[in-house]
Amino acid sequence: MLKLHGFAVSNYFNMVKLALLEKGLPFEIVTVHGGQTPEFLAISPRGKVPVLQTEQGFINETSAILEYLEERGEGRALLPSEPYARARVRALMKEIELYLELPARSCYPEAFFGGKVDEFTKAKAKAELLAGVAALKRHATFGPYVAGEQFSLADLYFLYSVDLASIVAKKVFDFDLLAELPAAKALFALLNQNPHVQQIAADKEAGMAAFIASVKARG
Ligand SMILES: N[C@@H](CCC(=O)N[C@@H](CS)C(=O)NCC(=O)O)C(=O)O
Repeated sequence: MLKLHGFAVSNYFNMVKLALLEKGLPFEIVTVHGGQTPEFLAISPRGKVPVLQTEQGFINETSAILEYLEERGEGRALLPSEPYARARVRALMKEIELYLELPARSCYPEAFFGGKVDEFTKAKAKAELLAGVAALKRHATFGPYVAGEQFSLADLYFLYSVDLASIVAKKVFDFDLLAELPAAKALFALLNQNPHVQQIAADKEAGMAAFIASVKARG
């Protein structure tokens, strides 16, 4: 059976978990917070989660795992069948990750962990978030899903990246990232009605204390 290594607070882990749940594939969870031990680096070269354990071996990097699950062809498809439409979903995934998730992540210490981020990093992150959300507004359809009528891999990136980017914008910069994107707010409301999304949110809540303890232990 497939085993998903990671932890319930990780947004990338939750993208893969939601894909597995939406596809209806059986899987087990192996809770691990990532890290630089030789044992973990042997299955995840940069020490990050998620990692998917398959019959053949381990796969790291969320987008590679999601593509692998699509190519297995089991369960509900989360990419359109037509090549141009598939490419558009992939572009949206990448845009959300590069231009929203990663700039927001540079401010996570201040937004979530009581730390301080230097002014240069913050100014860069703010400019990137504004450009990233403008790109999302130009490219996404929100009809009602990110890429159109069908729930797709782009919605996984949206759900578990843009939520955190919005919190960073509010807490660190005091602005509403989605102020000019009411359709994105409507999509969050829609996605949050999904029982799998609700289950993942409950699991995240339950795993929060252990995660905070692991962050403090690492210093
Ligand atoms: N590029 C990676 C990023 C994954 C990532 O940033 N994972 C975080 C958790 S959300 C992690 O493993 N952090 C633990 C660490 O860096 O030690 C992917 O797409 O899977």
